[in-house]
Amino acid sequence: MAQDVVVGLLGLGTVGSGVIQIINDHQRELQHQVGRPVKIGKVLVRDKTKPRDIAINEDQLTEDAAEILNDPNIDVVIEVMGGVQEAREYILEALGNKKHVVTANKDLMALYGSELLKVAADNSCDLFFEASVAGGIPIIRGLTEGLSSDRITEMMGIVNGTTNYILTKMDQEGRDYDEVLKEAQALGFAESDPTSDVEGLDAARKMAILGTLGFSTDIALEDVIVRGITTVTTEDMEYCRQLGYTLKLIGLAKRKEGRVEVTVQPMLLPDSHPLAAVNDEYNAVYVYGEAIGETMFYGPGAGSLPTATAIVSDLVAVIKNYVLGVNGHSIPTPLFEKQLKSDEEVEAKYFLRLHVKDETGTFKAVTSLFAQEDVSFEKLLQWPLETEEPAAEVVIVTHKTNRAVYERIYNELENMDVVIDVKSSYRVEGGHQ
Ligand SMILES: NC(=O)C1=CN([C@@H]2O[C@H](COP(=O)(O)OP(=O)(O)OC[C@H]3O[C@@H](n4cnc5c(N)ncnc54)[C@H](OP(=O)(O)O)[C@@H]3O)[C@@H](O)[C@H]2O)C=CC1
Ligand SMILES: N[C@@H](CC=O)C(=O)O
Ligand code: NA
Repeated sequence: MAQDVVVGLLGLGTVGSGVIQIINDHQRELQHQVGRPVKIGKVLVRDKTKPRDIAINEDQLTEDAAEILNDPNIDVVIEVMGGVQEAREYILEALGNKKHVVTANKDLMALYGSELLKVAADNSCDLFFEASVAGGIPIIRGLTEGLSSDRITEMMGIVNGTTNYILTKMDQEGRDYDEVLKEAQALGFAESDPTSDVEGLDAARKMAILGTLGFSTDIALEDVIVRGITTVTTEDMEYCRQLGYTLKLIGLAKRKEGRVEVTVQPMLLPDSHPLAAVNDEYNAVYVYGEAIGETMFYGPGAGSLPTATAIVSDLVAVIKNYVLGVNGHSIPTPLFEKQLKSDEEVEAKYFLRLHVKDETGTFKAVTSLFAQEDVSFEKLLQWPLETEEPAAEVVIVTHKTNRAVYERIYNELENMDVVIDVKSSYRVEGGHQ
């Protein structure tokens, strides 16, 4: 690294433009911290002729990644182009050329994080990725530095801004799912293909990263049980409200006696839970540590400047490490062998909404099924439905049971003669163990 630190930027979209803006606007503070000027060298884009909002010299733009990856003057490569295979190749090449790397790419880190971190360490380079989870919120640094002395047992995150925005507007304004999704896209929170937001995959990638770091065990994307928000209705939300719950898309990672579960699904939280008050596009990660107890990290999980803040802070960390001569130790390799919980070990309460025949024996048949499995009800609501055939809506919140038992009950209910339809089912969370 010469006196001036030169950065190569792969991508100049929402996040890349924010990175340039922060490096320019905060130059004085950055220099004060790292003792040297920080400059943008070349910037990779797909199309050099595209009009840009950010002021940049035309000769800094390139459509050829090699001009950055092989430029000996570039010290740090910031990858904010997205995608997986090309981004992986470029990062591997940058590390191979002894360039430190900062990335915002959760898709890539969830799939190839351990490989890339190993290559970084082998090349004595840093690889930081704070922006990949919950944008500007310093959750990765919070886990790997701030809480590094503790043993984390639970992380619950609202880690996708798009779905939190949609659920908030459906809940508070009774608005339609499709209409609000379009609005979230127009506001720039959603991924270019919002399927990964609404189907829970974006949150699953982030939870795989958090699970790996928080529990020091290698959580793969396929270890995360995922369900998105596409089937959530405003009726479900109305019942939740009546029962004192808020419905949120939650990424949950729990560890007990060395065994872990990681899942992303719409869940009911008691209104008093700190995550229940996290609205619109905001993100938050609730972390429970054996020693510290409850903590919560809250803030903007997406957007140009918030995300760029995390990236430039990573850049500062790279330069400080360089000054101290300690690059190449970004994140320790996982300590524990992975042990996933079995269905019998995953315990939770459940919310169920059923349409049942309004006739003698229905209630007995339904309650007998639960009794047979030794599952009792914590809350129960019943209303007549205005249908041709006499029918009723039944809403049940169970006491704790395990996932294997609950799935058996759910499957039985679907096949029962007295049950017209299982309208919805959600896990209920909120206590830290
Ligand atoms: N947007 C957000 O709020 C957040 C984004 N992220 C992550 O940050 C990354 C960037 O996101 P974002 O800025 O929104 O994305 P954009 O789509 O806004 O920008 C992507 C940029 O990369 C360039 N690019 C893409 N593919 C290529 C390629 N194959 N070759 C050359 N240039 C390429 C594009 O060039 P051109 O301009 O010519 O099209 C564009 O400048 C993603 O990994 C995303 O998941 C993480 C947290 C929040
Ligand atoms: N699409 C994502 C953007 C940030 O990761 C979100 O909605 O949170
Ligand atoms: Na972050």
